[in-house]
Amino acid sequence: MSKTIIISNRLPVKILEQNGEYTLEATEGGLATGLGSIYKQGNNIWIGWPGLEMPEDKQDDISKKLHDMSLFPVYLSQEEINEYYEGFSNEVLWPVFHYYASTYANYKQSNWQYYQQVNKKFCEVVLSIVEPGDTIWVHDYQLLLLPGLIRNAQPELSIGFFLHIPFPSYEMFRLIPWRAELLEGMLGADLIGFHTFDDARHFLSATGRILPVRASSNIVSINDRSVVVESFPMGIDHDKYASLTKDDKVKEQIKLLKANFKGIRIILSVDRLDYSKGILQRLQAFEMLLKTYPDYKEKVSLYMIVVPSRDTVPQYKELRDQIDKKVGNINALYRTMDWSPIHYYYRSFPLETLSALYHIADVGLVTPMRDGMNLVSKEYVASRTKNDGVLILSEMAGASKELIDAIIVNPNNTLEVCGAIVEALNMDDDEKKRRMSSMRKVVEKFNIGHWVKLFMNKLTEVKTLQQSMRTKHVSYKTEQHLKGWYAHAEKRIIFLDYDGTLVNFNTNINHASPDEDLYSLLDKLSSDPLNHIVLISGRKHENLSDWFGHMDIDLVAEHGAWTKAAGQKWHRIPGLTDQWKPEILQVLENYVDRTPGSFVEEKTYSLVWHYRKVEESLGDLRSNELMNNLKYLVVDKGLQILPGDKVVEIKNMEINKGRAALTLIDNKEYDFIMALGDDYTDEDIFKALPDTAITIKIGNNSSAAKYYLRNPQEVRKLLRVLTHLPQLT
Ligand SMILES: O=P(O)(O)OC[C@H]1O[C@H](O[C@H]2O[C@H](CO)[C@@H](O)[C@H](O)[C@H]2O)[C@H](O)[C@@H](O)[C@@H]1O
Ligand SMILES: O=c1ccn([C@@H]2O[C@H](COP(=O)(O)OP(=O)(O)O)[C@@H](O)[C@H]2O)c(=O)[nH]1
Ligand SMILES: [Mg+2]
Repeated sequence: MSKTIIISNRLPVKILEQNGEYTLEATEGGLATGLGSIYKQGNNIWIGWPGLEMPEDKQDDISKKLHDMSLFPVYLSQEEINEYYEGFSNEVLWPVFHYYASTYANYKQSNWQYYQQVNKKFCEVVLSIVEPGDTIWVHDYQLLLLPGLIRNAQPELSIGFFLHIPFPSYEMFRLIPWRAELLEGMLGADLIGFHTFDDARHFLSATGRILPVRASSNIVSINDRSVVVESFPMGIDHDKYASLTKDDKVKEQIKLLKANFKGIRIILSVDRLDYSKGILQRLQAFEMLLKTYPDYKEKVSLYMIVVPSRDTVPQYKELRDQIDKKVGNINALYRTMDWSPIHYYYRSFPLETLSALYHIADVGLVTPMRDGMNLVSKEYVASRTKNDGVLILSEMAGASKELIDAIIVNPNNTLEVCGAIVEALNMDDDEKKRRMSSMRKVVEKFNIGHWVKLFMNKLTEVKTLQQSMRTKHVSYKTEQHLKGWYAHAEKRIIFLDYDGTLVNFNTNINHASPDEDLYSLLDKLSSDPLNHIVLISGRKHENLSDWFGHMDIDLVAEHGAWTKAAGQKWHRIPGLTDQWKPEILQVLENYVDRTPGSFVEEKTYSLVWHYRKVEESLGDLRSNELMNNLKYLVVDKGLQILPGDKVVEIKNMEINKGRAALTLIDNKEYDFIMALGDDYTDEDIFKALPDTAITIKIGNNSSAAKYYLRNPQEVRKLLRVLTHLPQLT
């Protein structure tokens, strides 16, 4: 039976050592708590680090215990922990991805060496366990290279990747010296998931700028494989948190807490120790509350849990000291005989205690400076089974995109956070109920099970799409079949698109001229009296004349506005007008003035705005803007707007490559009809031709064509096979 292999830096359990004795305990942190609650439900295994340097002689024993729980450890040496985990993961990737590059990032070459080494180590463990048909699910920033490594070793595997932390804007990500390698590693996956749409958008933008890959909407094509990029906001085990409030142990703790805090309202804050969590800034807002609104003294307490984390990384150690100091100062200044402003705990708590705290706290105060998701905010909501309590949530947490009924704050705005606390403490019950019940519905529906299902279903869908693309790729068998068909046919017509089909794209359209090899291939094709060869392009007729006018082939220019039979003159479609051109040209010139690198190409019956040389996202932005702009202008002019590969073309509605192709067939009895094209406009040919036609799409965008070829080189190879020309070496 095939299985799913989850791989993350940490296992959901960690090893603790006390006096030479080793015990296992649940891991804190969103990834482990979130996924940990459901991995046991299916045929899953989990590979990861058990969180401690283990002496070799103890490893077998612990491994056995872990195997019984379907967990497979990757043991790390002390140097690996220092350099891969603390160094590269937490002193390069974590600060850069959380927008703290200038304050905390330390780009050490040796950290990078270890990061690569440990990712390879994880890969070896995966390869020793994986079987054909298994699904791989790699998690988080510590293992960005792993999807690529697994892909190289086992190209057929289904691999998903999920990033639990934010993916930063290109301007941040580009700072990392090893940025290209990191992206290539991630692109080893078939599906790449992020918590929010913004993370996905940033990833796509960085990929398009850093790597020479093609991306169309949310699909990146790399080595002829389509990788899908999407957002999947992670949920929690809602039912567990909701039902825990009825658990006897939890009830007992609730009673105890209520007795201890009689008459005092509780603001709850729960985080791992991390500068990204905004703990110091939160303390500042709480201090402002006590200073500005002295009436709250002895009426409100901040219950603050900080779970120890990465405390061997210098910045974390420092943060801990700063928190200690700040809490000490506030308490020293405001404490009274029977009231403490802050109840601060630097340790982790059992689930039952957390649940009780979530259930009784009047306010959940979650104000990270940046957070991939933040599951604590969702756990607080799920625990409010009476629809009371108020959540204050930072707009910098991924969760803020879903929990829109929280009081949303900018954590850098101390005054705003302080104001939000006041608003929360004074909110009337109806308002609390309205907000909390609506958030509870969201947390209940988009729970952890839902998240896993969505991700896994999408991964299956991507794999199926890739496979169907592959089965449509012209295989050796298809090639031989076509060769036989071609050989026995008595009357053939072959439609060939030019750019992207016979030659590769060039940033300068005039440089994409035909080469000697192409000329000899076309000569060979057209010298066969049984062949009718048609070069059907969007280019200007003057351009095609210059390049192919002397040849024994038919030419179709400007998507069908002009046609020229071999050896004859050009004809244009009758009844077309170009009266509309000056007005549209003016609009396009305006875009050229505003967009460096773009230019207008003028054809007889169409105008084209080219943006291949424009900076990627500016080009996309302007092309959308232009199309919106033109939409209203073209309605009464009988024009159509065609978005193509880095071009926007405006042309007469009547012009269409499909129509032009049909006119050339003109009821002649061809027994071999073939058409090859790469672009949107070639789809018209594929759709217009009779069912018996052999239609071939170049590239991997979805198409009406029956077959696929990857690039112009493969097109030429096929044409050589058909015409018995020797292959180029
Ligand atoms: O393993 P550690 O170094 O001790 O750190 C704990 C985990 O912290 C991070 O959690 C993230 O995942 C959560 C769930 O998706 C998300 O809500 C949160 O915003 C993230 O910060 C980290 O991503 C994990 O890899 C760590 O294990
Ligand atoms: O004493 C504690 C305090 C918190 N948590 C858990 O740690 C996770 C923190 O996840 P979150 O997504 O909020 O942030 P992360 O730590 O992953 O950055 C939550 O599931 C908490 O329930 C825990 O296990 N023990
Ligand atoms: Mg083309």
